[in-house]
Amino acid sequence: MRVFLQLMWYFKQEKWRYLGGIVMLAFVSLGLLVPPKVVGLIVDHIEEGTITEEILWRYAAVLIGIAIGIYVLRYIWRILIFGSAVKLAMLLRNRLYEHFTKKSQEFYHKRRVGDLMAHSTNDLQAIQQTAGDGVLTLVDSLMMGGFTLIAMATTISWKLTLVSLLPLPIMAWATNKYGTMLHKRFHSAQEAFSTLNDKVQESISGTRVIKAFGQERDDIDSFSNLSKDAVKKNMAVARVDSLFDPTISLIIGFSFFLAVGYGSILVTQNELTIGELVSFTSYLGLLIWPMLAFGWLFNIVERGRASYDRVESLLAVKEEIEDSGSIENSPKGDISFQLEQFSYSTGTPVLSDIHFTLKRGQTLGVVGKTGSGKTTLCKLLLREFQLKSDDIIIDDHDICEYQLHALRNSIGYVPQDHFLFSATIAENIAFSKVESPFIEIKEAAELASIHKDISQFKYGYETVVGERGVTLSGGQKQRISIARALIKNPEILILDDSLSAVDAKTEESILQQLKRKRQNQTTIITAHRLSSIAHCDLIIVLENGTIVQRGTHFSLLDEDGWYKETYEKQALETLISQGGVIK
Ligand SMILES: Nc1ncnc2c1ncn2[C@@H]1O[C@H](COP(=O)(O)OP(=O)(O)OP(=O)(O)O)[C@@H](O)[C@H]1O
Repeated sequence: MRVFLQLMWYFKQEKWRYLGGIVMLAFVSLGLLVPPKVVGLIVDHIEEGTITEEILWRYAAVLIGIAIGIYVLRYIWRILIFGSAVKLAMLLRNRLYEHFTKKSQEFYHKRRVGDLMAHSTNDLQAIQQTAGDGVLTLVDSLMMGGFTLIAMATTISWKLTLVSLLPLPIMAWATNKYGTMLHKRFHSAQEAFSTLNDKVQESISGTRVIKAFGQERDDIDSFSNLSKDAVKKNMAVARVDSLFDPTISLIIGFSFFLAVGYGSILVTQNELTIGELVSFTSYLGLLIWPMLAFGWLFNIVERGRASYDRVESLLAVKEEIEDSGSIENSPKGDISFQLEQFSYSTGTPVLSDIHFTLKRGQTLGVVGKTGSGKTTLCKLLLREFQLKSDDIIIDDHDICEYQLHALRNSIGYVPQDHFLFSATIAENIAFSKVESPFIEIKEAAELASIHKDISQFKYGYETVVGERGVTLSGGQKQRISIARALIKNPEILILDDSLSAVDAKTEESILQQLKRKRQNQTTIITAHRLSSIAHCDLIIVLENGTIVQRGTHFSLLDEDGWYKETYEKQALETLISQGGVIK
């Protein structure tokens, strides 16, 4: 029952709705006590030969009145209690979603998407059930059960009541035991559902790779294994679940046996009328629901507790990035990197001894072997990871002094693994400036050299991009991502290997336009192809996370090292691809 305490904050928040619902439930429970009593009275009238048409109509009117009253009250409590439960699920869903949007990349590297989705669906459903059906079964089983017992003991016979309840402790023991078993099993069933969810999500996202490698059979087999595992764990839940009803029915049957047996003795001893015995057994019938509800209650709350614990532990994950900066104004582009060392959570240093300054309006080129730390350097500027103070200074202020929103507002980032939303091309480009007029969208597309391609599509800028942009070529997606960053006209533009999928001519055209347009703004370009960064004011060459060479294109060509070697190699490759002959 701990989950009710855990949810107390919400019950307090919605106290009037819950109290209203509980009061209605109480009236329904009281109303339900009337028919058995009326039936008993009618039986006694029949037995005594005093029944008249008028008496019959009077009782019928009472029963009809009670039925209508119960109908209305049931309708209202359902809206009050179940409505509040739906609201709780919505509240937690929004809270989770907000939590997800604030989480850093590190969080998403550690968590599986399917698991997060399971939290937002299955777990919330179980919590909603606790706040709805759980409250109903708790209140109803206590009130309905309590009122019925009081009616049995006070209006009929306390002795018969006590005897009939003898089997109840067995029920309490059994439901408690089943509840504990259920909690563990349900936890593991939810985990299995998360894993299954994750598998579906990953397989659908990676369907092209699966097909390209002919791995459909293996994929189906691995899904089927996970599915079997989920079924196995849910069956384990169902096995305990299925014990509740038969156990309770058995105990109720035993109670009936005792009631009828001992009740008959009392009738023969004239301590009870036949009508009272009929009323008593009807009351016992009314106890079936509270007892079953009590069993279900364990079931519901154990599921709710397991799910609430899972959601709570997720919500308790602290922000890795402190957003405690006070500067609200977005910075301009004077950047000074004074980074001694940076490592991911794995602990191995990924960047060391990175020192350089960049004046507003300058362009920085970052090159180096794959895995040398280029993307990490860009991500640090976006504060995707926690930094030490004075690691990066922008406009004379430590990067951490800026509010995250203000900092990121200054930056236009085109990541290596570009992502397009399932929306039109225009909406994708105007993502960060939703209200942009068409002329600005077109201008950004022209700057990114994608306008011509878009114009050739049947629906132009209104072409809907499939999920993850599957209907576009890699180069087109890349250029739409560039246009999306450019429409912001950001103070700092970061192109992280963002020209890799365009041909040399398009690359040249984009770079020329950027040079012309961004004379007073800072640009950082990371690349494998040196032609992308040859025009930069400063080029740094990274190797194993440290700067091994720095200078301009021409100064670097004058010294022996990775830059000169790579440049010559790439020049040769270009020559060969253009049909040149090596002698
Ligand atoms: N989230 C992460 N957690 C742990 N290690 C990471 C993470 N991201 C990158 N790394 C490691 O950091 C190092 C630098 O990676 P990074 O992506 O910055 O290199 P890069 O120069 O951009 O590579 P590429 O040219 O292939 O894009 C690599 O060894 C990589 O394995």
